[in-house]
Amino acid sequence: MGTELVVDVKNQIKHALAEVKKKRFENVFFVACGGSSALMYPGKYVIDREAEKMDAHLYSSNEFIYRNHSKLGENSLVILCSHSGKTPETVESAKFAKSKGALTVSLTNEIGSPLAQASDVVLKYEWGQEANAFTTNYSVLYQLVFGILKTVEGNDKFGLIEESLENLQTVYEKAASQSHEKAVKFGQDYKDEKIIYTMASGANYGVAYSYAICILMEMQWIHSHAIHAGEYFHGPFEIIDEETPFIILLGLDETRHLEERALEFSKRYGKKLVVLDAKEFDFSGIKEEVKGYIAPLVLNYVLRKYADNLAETRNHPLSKRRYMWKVEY
Ligand SMILES: O=P(O)(O)OC[C@H]1O[C@](O)(CO)[C@@H](O)[C@@H]1O
Repeated sequence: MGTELVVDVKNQIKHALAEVKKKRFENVFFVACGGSSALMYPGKYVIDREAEKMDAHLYSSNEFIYRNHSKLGENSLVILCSHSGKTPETVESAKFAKSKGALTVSLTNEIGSPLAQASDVVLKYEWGQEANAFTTNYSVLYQLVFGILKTVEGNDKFGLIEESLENLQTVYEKAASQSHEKAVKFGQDYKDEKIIYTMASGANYGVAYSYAICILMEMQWIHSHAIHAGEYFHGPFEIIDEETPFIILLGLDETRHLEERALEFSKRYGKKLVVLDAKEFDFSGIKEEVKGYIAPLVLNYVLRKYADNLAETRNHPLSKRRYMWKVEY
C-alpha cells in the first residue's frame, strides 16, 4: 500500500481476537444506530453464510436493550459501532451487554469516547477522504468478523479477506473514477426530486438502507425508503412509474438474482432508474471467494460520490441538519 497507515488495524484485531479466544461463543450480536447500524448488515451476512455453529443477530441499539434477547449472555459476543462514540443508546447497549456477561467489542472513530470507555475491547477506525480503505470502518469490521470466524470455528477465509482489503483502496479509486460522469449526471438529473427510493438485497441491503435514511433523508431532506429487492414484489412495485426514481444496486453475492429480477421489472415500467452494478467495476486484487462480501463496500464508496454531487447541485451540504444534535430527542 502506498499510504502510511495511521491506525495499526492488524495489531488492534490481534488484540481483539486474543480476547475472543478466551471464551466459547455461541452467538454474535451486531448493535448500533443509523449509519453505524447499516455498516453491520454485511457483517451479519458473512456470519449467516460462513458460520457453522454461531448465530448472528442485528439490532438497533435501543431495541437491543428493550427486547432483551433470551440468548444474550456469557456466550455472546456483542459488536457495537458508533462513529462519534457518543450515541447514548449504543453506549447503554454496551453496558447492558456487559451486565449480561457478554464480551463487548466496539468500533469507533473516537478512542476516548463514552462507548470506548464502556467496552471491553475498542477498535479505532479511520474516516474521511484521506483514509486508506484498509483502516476504515467496513474493513475493520470485516477483519474482526472473519477473525472471529477463524478463532471460534477455524474458518479459513481470514487471509483472503485481509489480502483483499489491502487492495481495496485501488478498487475504490478505479470505481470512483469510472463512475465520475454518472455521479455528476446524477446530481444534475435528480436535484429536484422530492423522493428517491433505494433497493438492494443480501450483503448490499445495508448500503441501500444507509443511503435512504442517512444520505437522502437525514443529509438531503429527500423522502426515501430502502426496499429489499425480495420484498419489492410484495407491495413496493405498485409505486413504480416513469416519474418515480429508484436507485437499484446489484452486488456479487448469492442474492444477486433478487436484485436482477427487481431491476428487470423496474425497467418495464420505470424510467428514472439509477443502476449501480458491481459487475462493471474492476475487482482486481480481490479474492474470488470474497468478492460478494466486498461488493457492498465498493457500491457504498461510489454512491457517496453520487451523494456529494447531489449535495452540490442542490446547494444542501451533507452536514446540514435541523434537529440532529440541535434539539432534544
Ligand atoms: O453513533 P454514531 O455512529 O456516532 O451515529 C450518530 C449519527 O450518525 C449517523 O449514523 C449519520 O449521521 C446517524 O444515523 C446517527 O444518528
